[in-house]
Amino acid sequence: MAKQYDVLFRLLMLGDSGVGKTCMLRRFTESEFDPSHISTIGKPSSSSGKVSKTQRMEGHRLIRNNSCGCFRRNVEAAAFALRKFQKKYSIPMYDQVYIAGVDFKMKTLEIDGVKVRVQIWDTAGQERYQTITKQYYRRAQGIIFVYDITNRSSFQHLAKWISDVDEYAPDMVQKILVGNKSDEEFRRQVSKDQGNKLAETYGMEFFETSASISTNINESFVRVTEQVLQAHKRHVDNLLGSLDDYLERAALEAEKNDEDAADTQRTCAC
Ligand SMILES: Nc1nc2c(ncn2[C@@H]2O[C@H](COP(=O)(O)OP(=O)(O)OP(=O)(O)O)[C@@H](O)[C@H]2O)c(=O)[nH]1
Repeated sequence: MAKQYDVLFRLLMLGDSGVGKTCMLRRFTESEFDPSHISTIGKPSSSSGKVSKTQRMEGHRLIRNNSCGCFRRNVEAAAFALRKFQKKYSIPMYDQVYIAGVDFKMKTLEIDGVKVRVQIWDTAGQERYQTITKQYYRRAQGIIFVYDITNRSSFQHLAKWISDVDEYAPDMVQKILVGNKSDEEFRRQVSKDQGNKLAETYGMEFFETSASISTNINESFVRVTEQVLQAHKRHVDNLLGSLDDYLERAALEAEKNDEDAADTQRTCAC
């Protein structure tokens, strides 16, 4: 059977709660925008969604199901486990993010004749999930920082998001800046010029997007993927032959580091 893609990259979406990360991802991967669906479930802070307490507890158990009962450090494995849980209870993606702190979606793009599979990780912007989501930074090859143009504080908080990434993510990670909700011009609190200047300060490309009316969504995801491809091309001689191996080795290395860290930090008796 023909290979369905040549390389796999991991992208990560970061930004305050409510800036529109989940909506951007759904728009990009499913061409959908469903505000009613999201508001039905409610923002995570209220936990007033469709997930019952028992179901939520089961979600937590899945994250904690290491044989010794220690908190599972491997966010990726936890998210895979949660997918099964989501199916069982027909839980919408948004609540799954609420339970796990992260979720992902996949899409395949063709860039310069290379079939690139992108695994895009959508993180919960709430502070209480940041211990979980930070663990994922170092596995990302590309990061999309998102703020909401109608919410000045989401723009001001970018400095913190960016400095966290500088601390935890690999040096080669590619970054772009996105100001979402550009359809809400009348509620704008951050000018396009301010967005541009901040992006320039941190050496990033900048897009204003709207998940609602689908402005620049494709463009921003494709652009960061192009940058990742470009960055990795420079370091790998034979792209199609060895890039997969290179990324696989990097993933294995990261996994090993995770296990080492888990061993040293374990406090239980197992
Ligand atoms: N007008 C407008 N509203 C949007 C847009 N994108 C998202 N929203 C709305 O913003 C709210 C939050 O969107 P989410 O996608 O849940 O935000 P998030 O960044 O994933 O939030 P967390 O998961 O809490 O981190 C929802 O009510 C969306 O309907 C957009 O482009 N335009």
